[in-house]
Amino acid sequence: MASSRNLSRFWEWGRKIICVGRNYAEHAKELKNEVPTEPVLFLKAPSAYVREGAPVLLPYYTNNLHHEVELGVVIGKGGTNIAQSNAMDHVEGYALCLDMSARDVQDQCKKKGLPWTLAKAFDTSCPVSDFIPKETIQDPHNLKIWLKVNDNLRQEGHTSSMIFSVPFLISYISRIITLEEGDLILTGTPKGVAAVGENDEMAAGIDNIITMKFQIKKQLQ
Ligand SMILES: O=C([O-])CC(=O)C(=O)O
Ligand SMILES: [Mg+2]
Repeated sequence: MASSRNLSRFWEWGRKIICVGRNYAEHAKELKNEVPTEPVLFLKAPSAYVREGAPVLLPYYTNNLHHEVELGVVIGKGGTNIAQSNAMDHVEGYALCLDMSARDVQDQCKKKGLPWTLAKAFDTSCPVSDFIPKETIQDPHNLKIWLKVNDNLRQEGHTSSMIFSVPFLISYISRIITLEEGDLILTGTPKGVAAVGENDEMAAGIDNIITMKFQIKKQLQ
């Protein structure tokens, strides 16, 4: 399915990061947003990727950086107008991802009707785990995802609670934005998002499949 380039290091491809927002009703409600009837989409820049061993940076312009743990879907075969019925053929694998969000900045953007770029797309706003081959996960809608900060459980959700399924999202997105090999789709966060500060340690995992850890550091100016 994949080309000669190795998708197991998908973050090195520099491809699109397409994020789905409000895909868990309980999270939409905790931020006082309506539960959507159509997916909410936004993008992160490919420079947002960060891998274990490097810190997640606290942007200088926020006082409320939130964690959002999410299941990521790595696209293996690109396409436009992909039918839901064969959408899973376009999946190469998965990754555990964080959608780091400057919540105070996002709140301001919402009030002013401005895009979320500063809140969501900054450098290190997309920590990712190792690549998880497709065969490892029988059903992407049957996974528990969790996140702890300094060993305290903050988020624990089940992907069965997604409003829009992975095949639906692939099909929906591909009618708007051509999907390419190496693209990553972030499928939204369950409830429990909250703030992190300098030197906090975030640990996250999917069932007994994968775990990862990241430390928060101040951005140097
Ligand atoms: O900022 C938000 O609440 C939207 C979002 O990314 C999510 O639901 O995962
Ligand atoms: Mg999110």
